[in-house]
Amino acid sequence: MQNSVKSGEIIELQIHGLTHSGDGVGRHENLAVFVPGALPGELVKAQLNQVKKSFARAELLEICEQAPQRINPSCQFAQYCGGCQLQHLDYLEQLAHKRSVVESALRRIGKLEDVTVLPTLGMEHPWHYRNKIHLQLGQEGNRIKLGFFAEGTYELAAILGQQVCLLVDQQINLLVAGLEQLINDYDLTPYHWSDQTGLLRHIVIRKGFQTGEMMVVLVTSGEPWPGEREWAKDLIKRYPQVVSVVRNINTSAGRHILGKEERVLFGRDYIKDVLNGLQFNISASSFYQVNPVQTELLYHKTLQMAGLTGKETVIDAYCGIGTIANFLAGHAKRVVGMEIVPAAVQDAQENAKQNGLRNTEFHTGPVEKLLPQMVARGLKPDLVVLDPPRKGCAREVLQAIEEAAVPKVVYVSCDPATLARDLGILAGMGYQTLQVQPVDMFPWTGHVECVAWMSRVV
Ligand SMILES: C[S@@+](CC[C@H](N)C(=O)[O-])C[C@H]1O[C@@H](n2cnc3c(N)ncnc32)[C@H](O)[C@@H]1O
Repeated sequence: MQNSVKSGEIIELQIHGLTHSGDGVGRHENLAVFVPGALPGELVKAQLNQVKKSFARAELLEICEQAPQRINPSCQFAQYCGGCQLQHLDYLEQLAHKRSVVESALRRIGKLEDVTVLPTLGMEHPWHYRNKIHLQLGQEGNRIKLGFFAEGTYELAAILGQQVCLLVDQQINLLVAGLEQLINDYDLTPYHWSDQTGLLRHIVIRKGFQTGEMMVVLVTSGEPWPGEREWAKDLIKRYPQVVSVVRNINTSAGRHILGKEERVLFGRDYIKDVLNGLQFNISASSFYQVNPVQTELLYHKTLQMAGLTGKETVIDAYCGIGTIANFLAGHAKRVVGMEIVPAAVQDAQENAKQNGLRNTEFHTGPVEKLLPQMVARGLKPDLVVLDPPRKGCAREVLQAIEEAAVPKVVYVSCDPATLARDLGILAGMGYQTLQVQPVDMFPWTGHVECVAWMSRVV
């Protein structure tokens, strides 16, 4: 059906739903209309800014009738910076919303009707939980500023320094202000995305929550920087909690953050942290969960669902620096980790050593190659733990699980849609999903982490 709705039109809309990314949804004529910032139960005035065949997007102009679950965002940048999609929604309502996002993905995408999805595990203090910040650079007059770009642009929507990010650890926030000063003191040039000139592309700061150790990664273009080591030395002199300054060189024109070349400018090439009583080294290019409080909870749930007796052979697929492998190794006979980033595998090996574990081994490569190879050579795991990136597991990984008739699978996921897809595929291979536990790793954002437990029934 042709619709008469035009971009630019102002409409009144009853909001009846909330998408996984936090946009309110209403119906206008034959279109689903997505309105960022609107909540279910609200009557709003909105201006259509994109009209497609079956849906439209609109900008919220006015809330005519307000939902009782609406709260005032605590952050002045909430509307612009794109980092928090749910700061206008009461925290307990967010937890309920995330549970329903998971339930709906399981039903719609996985075609799984009767799976128990437990209430989302929330945080007691859901602020300043992040151990990592990824900063972009902009200019105000002659002064370089650090902050976050508005989504899809190269313009700073949130400027940090005077203001702090409410999701990030407070010491990281303090360091951001100090870094801005040091960058200006040394007249470093920001990278200009339009003509690809200039030096500094991004800055990543990481902190070990238990140790307080900090790492600063300067992602730069390939431009020469003769004073790089003096700059790093000065940074560590001003901020002794920074134990590692790394320069990563990214010469690509694309938006991805890290390049391939990396060198330590000062200190170590890793920081240390402690999770669930175990010690971990974390290198600049290794993955590490961003919310340590909720990560401990997530790993406890993983262990609980794993139900280990000490006799099992366990695969930790997509193992990163071996956090799950190290945690499960004390409860299993043997744990085999697989990971594609070589630095993370080195961290994982070192981490097992420093935790006194002798029953772990780690392999570098894509799980979709390594797991089928090991199964073809006769490996018979009792449990496979999957913790893939957002895109989920390659088909070959799930086929290898079926091939080896693995009795139990625990799936950790940061994307309910790909989790639902993969659980649906595993259901077709004879795996019943027994329980899904959402964990609120990313309060005030639309994201949710889950851990699910499957058992082979055929
Ligand atoms: C969500 S992280 C999980 C890491 C770890 N389990 C943890 O909790 O910290 C996913 C990991 O998979 C790795 N990875 C991505 N694609 C991969 C692939 N095809 N094969 C192996 N590892 C991969 C990433 O480098 C990252 O370390």
